[in-house]
Amino acid sequence: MVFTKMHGAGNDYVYVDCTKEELDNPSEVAIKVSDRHTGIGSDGLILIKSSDKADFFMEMYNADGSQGKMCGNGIRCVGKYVYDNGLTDKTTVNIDTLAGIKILELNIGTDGKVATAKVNMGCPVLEAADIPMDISALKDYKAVYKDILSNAKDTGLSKVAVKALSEVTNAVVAEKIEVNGGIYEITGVSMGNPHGIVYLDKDIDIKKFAIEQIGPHFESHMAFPERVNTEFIQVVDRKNLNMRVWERGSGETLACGTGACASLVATVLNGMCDIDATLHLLGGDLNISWDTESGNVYMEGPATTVFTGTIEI
Ligand SMILES: N[C@@H](CCC[C@H](N)C(=O)O)C(=O)O
Repeated sequence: MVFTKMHGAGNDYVYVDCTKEELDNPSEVAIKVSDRHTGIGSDGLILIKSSDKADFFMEMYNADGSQGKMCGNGIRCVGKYVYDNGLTDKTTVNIDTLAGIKILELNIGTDGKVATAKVNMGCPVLEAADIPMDISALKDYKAVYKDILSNAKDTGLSKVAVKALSEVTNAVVAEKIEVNGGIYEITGVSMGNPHGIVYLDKDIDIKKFAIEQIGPHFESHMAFPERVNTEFIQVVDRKNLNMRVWERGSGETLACGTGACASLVATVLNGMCDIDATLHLLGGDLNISWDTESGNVYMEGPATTVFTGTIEI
């Protein structure tokens, strides 16, 4: 199998061009290539396919072989792959995923290759209790919605945001759950895949946070029958958030694009940051902004090719 290893802010996947040939057993291949001792070493596998509905289709698998519906860091790398390898000459590319079509704006570097990409990640869905709430439904309550966000921006009134959202949707923004004997406030946001956002104290050293001990307990918690990606967020100020992430199916990764978007949304709704902020992850920075008119979340960040090769599968 011919492959290219790429990463977006340190979130690394093995990419395979399947526009001409199918790959059998992608789940098994994902497990094999992801192994950091006996394989290529990655957080999973991403297949680039042709599409009838968009320019390309992205299919992603976690390191344990499970399938994810969306991958924010992965989709930027797919944009880089298709442009750098001449599969398209467009710098605005539509890529279909199991979570719908995403539009990418590719930024070309001085070497003529894609350096960064900005992606319209679509509208978040708030998953509170058992009531999934599509943010776009709030368009019907546009005045309230605008008010919530301007209040959150100007005064950081999280209670106002929570109360107003509760009134229009019966949803709760943050919920208390017990995880491995501790009580955590978790905000559920879906960006096509499920995320639970938890806040850490300002004064801890986030790099020393023992994510490998608590992460698996969130991932397999009974509140999340399909498992969950968990983001641990430290609010630095209204424009800067530190983040560590435990991904379902891959464990700790150096970055998670959908997770960064979900975290920005959760932190705005909890009244603790502006609608545009930089997420600082172990593998680099992602700039996230939430367009309050359309409800769409935008993510901008790097895409890097590491090496290409062949492997027997
Ligand atoms: N790293 C990704 C998300 C990958 C999928 C996730 N683990 C899931 O199963 O939902 C990103 O950058 O968004």
